[in-house]
Amino acid sequence: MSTTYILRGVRPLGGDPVDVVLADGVISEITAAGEATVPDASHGVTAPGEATVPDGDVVVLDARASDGSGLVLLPGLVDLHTHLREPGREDAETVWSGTRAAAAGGFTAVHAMANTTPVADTAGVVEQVRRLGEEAGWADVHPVGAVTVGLAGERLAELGAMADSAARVRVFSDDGRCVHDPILMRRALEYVKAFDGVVAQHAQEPRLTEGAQMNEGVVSGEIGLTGWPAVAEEAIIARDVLLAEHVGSRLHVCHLSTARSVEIIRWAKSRGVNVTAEVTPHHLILTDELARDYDPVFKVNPPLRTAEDVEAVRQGLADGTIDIVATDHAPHPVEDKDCEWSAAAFGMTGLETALSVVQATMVDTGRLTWADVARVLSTAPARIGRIDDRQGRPLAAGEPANLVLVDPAAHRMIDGSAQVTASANTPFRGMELPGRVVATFLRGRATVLDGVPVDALEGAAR
Ligand SMILES: NC(=O)N[C@@H](CC(=O)O)C(=O)O
Ligand SMILES: [Zn+2]
Ligand SMILES: [Zn+2]
Repeated sequence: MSTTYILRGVRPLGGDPVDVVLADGVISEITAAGEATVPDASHGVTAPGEATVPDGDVVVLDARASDGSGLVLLPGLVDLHTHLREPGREDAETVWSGTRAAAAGGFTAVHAMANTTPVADTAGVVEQVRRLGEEAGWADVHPVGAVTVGLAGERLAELGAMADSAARVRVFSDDGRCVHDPILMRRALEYVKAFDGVVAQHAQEPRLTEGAQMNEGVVSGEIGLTGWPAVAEEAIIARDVLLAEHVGSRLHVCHLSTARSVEIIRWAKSRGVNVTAEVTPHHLILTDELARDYDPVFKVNPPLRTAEDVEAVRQGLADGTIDIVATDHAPHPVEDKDCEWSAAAFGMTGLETALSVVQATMVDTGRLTWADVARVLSTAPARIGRIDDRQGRPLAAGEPANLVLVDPAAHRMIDGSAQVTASANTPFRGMELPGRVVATFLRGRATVLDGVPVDALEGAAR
């Protein structure tokens, strides 16, 4: 029999306190605070900071935040853009370690990007990744299929076979590379319509970014690194929204990072183009000023931009122009990051800090409510990935218990080596961020309790 959890005095989407009962994989009951009936005498009670491993059939979680108010209950977070690195780069991350980090960050589903070795461009590879996710059990893994064979940008991959496979792929992307040939991009957009898929574009005009190391601007000029102009991103986004309009298909723009990119998406949406866009946590908070010390932990694709761009993406997320926050969690082994800037790999980890960065930049500044956070980090990405029959569901009785409990009053110092991910390239190390994931539930089973993955709690029953 599975453990029943009673969450006492939690605040759904930050609203008024209620009791929520999780049983048999679903939210079985939501009652007024203090009124949930404990169905069995054998239960343990835990207060925040006093994790006890579930030993009875019923566990009561006293869901007080560190300031005494109720913990915020959100639908389990859904990441549309995660690099899990398996197969091929298990030294950086595996499906197991990456989804465990995802659970620690409050995620119950991730979309695993296709730039693995081999590339996820066949039904065989996407089915393998899906199976590894199922075996790990930390979060649902939805493989992204490559748009072109080997990400080479020359021939379309077997999009239909991946869509029809057991992995039911709906998101296709050459992420890491741009689908820059317009005829291939057009064909991909046309092809995915047959199964309601979406092409997620890494918008980077390759000719404008040859040898580029960081954002092109004042800082790149001063420190002498080859610049990466904003227009290299904007030109591809502009082209792609026109193509998506022309063929009447669904386009998703990955990790949008410039003020004018936001303008283009705003314009496209006003025309009724079927386009969605994501911003990463790091582009919501960090700027290219951080490159001055040549620390490659800040080297990322697209590059960190200017303070004006940061303000524009925050505004775009607040007004709904940008649909979602996606982590672009990009783990790299130490040797690929602990080297000189120009030799270092692009990318930073993000699963365990995403919610805190969104709280710091958007909630604590009054620009988004917790209900908005549920939309941009759960409901909307689940909808774009077409997994909204299982994830990003309303907080209501009968719904699958994919949930995260957050303590917004907590503060924590980010320590690179104390992260759950197998890689240490967090740009937030040494920074204090608000908010802490207290517990994550995947179909009613706790994957995280008291902020710790459940297998790390002594004697944990999985
Ligand atoms: N974001 C990055 O800087 N790197 C990503 C690729 C990508 O998302 O473009 C990676 O796979 O490492
Ligand atoms: Zn990318
Ligand atoms: Zn990526």
